[in-house]
Amino acid sequence: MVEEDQSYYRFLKDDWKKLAPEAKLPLSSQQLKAIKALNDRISLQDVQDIYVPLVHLLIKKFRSFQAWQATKTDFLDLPEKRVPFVIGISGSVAVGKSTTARLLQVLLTNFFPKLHSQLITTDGFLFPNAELEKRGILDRKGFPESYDMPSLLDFMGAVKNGQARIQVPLYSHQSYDIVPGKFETVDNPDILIVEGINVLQLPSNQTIYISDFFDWSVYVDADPELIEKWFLERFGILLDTAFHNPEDYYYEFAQWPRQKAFAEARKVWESVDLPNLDEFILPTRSRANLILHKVEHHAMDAVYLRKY
Ligand SMILES: Nc1ncnc2c1ncn2[C@@H]1O[C@H](COP(=O)(O)OP(=O)(O)O)[C@@H](O)[C@H]1O
Ligand SMILES: CC(C)(COP(=O)(O)O)[C@@H](O)C(=O)NCCC(=O)O
Repeated sequence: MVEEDQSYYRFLKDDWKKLAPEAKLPLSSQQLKAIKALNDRISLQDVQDIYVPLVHLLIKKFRSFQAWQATKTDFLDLPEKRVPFVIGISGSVAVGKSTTARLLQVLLTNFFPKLHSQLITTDGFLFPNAELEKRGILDRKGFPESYDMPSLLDFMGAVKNGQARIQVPLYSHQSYDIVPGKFETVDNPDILIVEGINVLQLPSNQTIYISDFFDWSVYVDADPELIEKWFLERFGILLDTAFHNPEDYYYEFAQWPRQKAFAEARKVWESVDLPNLDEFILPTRSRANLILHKVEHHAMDAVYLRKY
């Protein structure tokens, strides 16, 4: 049974999955391959049950957005103009935002190959470590003041105005910093997914939200104790990747006894990422159009859809 409160309908997985029956929308072997290449621990059942209906709902929203753009230019007697449809994805550090964003992009590309979809993360708009250090906020990475918000807002405006070949700085989890001289290029996509912990926040000293540029938003939600577990699992993967590479930020930690390294990571979670979740990220959840709720092993158990 679908429950509701003042703002959201709540669909348990069994109700949500009926919205796009498997028989009508089987995943092709090409799609399965693309998903496994992304992360072979993703549950394909969840992809079928949760993400396939979601992608089809998103496309309906996209089509109505396109129709409105056409109606508007027609009424105003202006030349028709293609405006990118922007989807924001928010949630805690390590909750699975980038995995969700990449999965949505793979599915969008596979179901609707004629649509050009792109993905960026707001990590690229973090100040470089040297600048964070200069400002005395290296230990506040991820907090609102650690992002170059005016640049992010300029970027969003340029996207919506159809600017071609916009360059976005690149952040690397491996080097734990902005990669100097490297950029991603956003080139007038039909659909742009913007993923980051801050996408539903009101930037300080600004009069607009980043989300003013969004046509749809998703918040990925889970119990903070589980998120800490996923944070530590990812830390373990980063250590393994860093083990033989002295250039890597995690190289030094990788040489430590495992227990000591994990104790350090736990400290970072408790002193940085968890307070950021409590103070700045979780309060934005109620602004999302859709909330994906995850439980153990990243399994989705419920979807909350905003009523208005
Ligand atoms: N659906 C999923 N199934 C299995 N593992 C996942 C899933 N989503 C995320 N993960 C894992 O959880 C960790 C955090 O995910 P990530 O997408 O990097 O989070 P975020 O972008 O929110 O920081 C990573 O190790 C990732 O591989
Ligand atoms: C770069 C980030 C702010 C972004 O988080 P993401 O959503 O990409 O996991 C985060 O990974 C981070 O580095 N936080 C600072 C504390 C730490 O976890 O090291």
